[in-house]
Amino acid sequence: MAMLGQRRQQRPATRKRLESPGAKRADEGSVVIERLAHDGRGVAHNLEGKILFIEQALPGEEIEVAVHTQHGRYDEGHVRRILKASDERVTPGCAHFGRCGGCDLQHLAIEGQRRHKQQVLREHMARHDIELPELSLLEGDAWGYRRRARLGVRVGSDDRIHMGYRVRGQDRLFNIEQCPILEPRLEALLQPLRALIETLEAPRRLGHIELVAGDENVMITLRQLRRVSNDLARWQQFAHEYGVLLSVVCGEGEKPALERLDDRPETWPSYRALPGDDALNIRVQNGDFLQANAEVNHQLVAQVLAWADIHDGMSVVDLFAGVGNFSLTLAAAGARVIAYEGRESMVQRLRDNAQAAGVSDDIEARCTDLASAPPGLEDAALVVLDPPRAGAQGICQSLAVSGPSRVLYVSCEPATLARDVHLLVSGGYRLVRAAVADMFPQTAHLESLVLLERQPT
Ligand SMILES: C[S@@+](CC[C@H](N)C(=O)[O-])C[C@H]1O[C@@H](n2cnc3c(N)ncnc32)[C@H](O)[C@@H]1O
Repeated sequence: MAMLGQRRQQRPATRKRLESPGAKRADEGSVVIERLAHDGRGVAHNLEGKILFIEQALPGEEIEVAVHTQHGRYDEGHVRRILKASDERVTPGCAHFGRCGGCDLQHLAIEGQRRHKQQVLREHMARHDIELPELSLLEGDAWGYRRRARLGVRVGSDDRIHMGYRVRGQDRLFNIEQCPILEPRLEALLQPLRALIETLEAPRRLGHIELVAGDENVMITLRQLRRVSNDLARWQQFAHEYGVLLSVVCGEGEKPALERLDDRPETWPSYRALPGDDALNIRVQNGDFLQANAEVNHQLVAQVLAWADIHDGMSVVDLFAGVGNFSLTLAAAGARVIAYEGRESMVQRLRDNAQAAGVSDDIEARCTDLASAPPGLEDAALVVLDPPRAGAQGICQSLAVSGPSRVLYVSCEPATLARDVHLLVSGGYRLVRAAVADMFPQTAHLESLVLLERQPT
């Protein structure tokens, strides 16, 4: 039987002879997992009927649980021993799984992960009495997909270098040796980066490292608290040796200076919005938003384009437009696009990307805070929106009162999506298409998109 995840404070789950009707019990000292919670943990009840959230436990499994945190209404625990394993249990693909704070679902076969994500979207919608049409699934490789990462760097009191991810909800850094969800070009840099940092004169001056993989180029950005010339020279040599673009953000305060350190300062990472379409090449710079998974983003853009059903001259508003991921493709298909984005630097990049793609006459990019709706949305034929996790409540309230005939909503947080769709449905829209995009395999995160049409009154 497998022993999983070492945890502090191991204690068996509290057991009393008070059996609740909901409690499923295999035998003394064990529980049966009933379902997966939205965050990917297994859900069971102890004999008192108290709910247990158990890391790395799968539906149908019989396990011995070790409770590590107790709360008033629920306890949290992990698997001490698997007594009966699910058919869908697989060996995690990473030695750090369960400890680094990144992935939640490596122990579940990829098909099960994707079924779970579809179920999560259905459940969020059901809470608002919204029934989903048949769900399509956008999916790519289960591993080696992640094209951006931020690695923290710390020097321990023993002078050992720690390089890795921040443990979820904590200030602690988990030291990583591997990360198989990273794009192979990025994962291959982990060991050389660590070796380089170990030779630096002042590694304590290094805050974090950002890695971005464009279609042709990889870029490393250093967050350096103070300039250390000898160390920057070592980084330059590293960039040359590994053929990567290199920039450094130096200093503290609100606007630290950005400097390019490689010998190709005009080159930035870029990606094709649709595979094989070299004209729609989207450039990103330091700090720009970039969809994390190139292959799934291709499908996402293609799906947005298919649902948008563009005809020549059709007016589209793209809200939370970033550097033009959707705007460029929609304009290239014949739409006249007004793109809104809150970060001035990204608005400028969107304009530059539109210029390079030959669609600048068809895209008007505006820098606006979208805490509330910009004017004129009702005049568009279609509004596309892709907000951050908090969703777009204010905008959906306005759309519900006077919106265009169609709204296409891309979301990275199903709870706020369901809340906002409820507003739209209450205002007279009908949900006609829905899809889940598995943008982050091995994690519980899901991206989804829905198309709504205004019902005739
Ligand atoms: C999920 S990203 C989507 C970007 C783009 N659609 C894409 O696919 O690459 C959300 C975008 O919304 C922008 N954003 C976040 N809050 C905003 C606000 N209050 N007003 C305007 N833009 C905002 C972010 O800068 C980011 O570019």
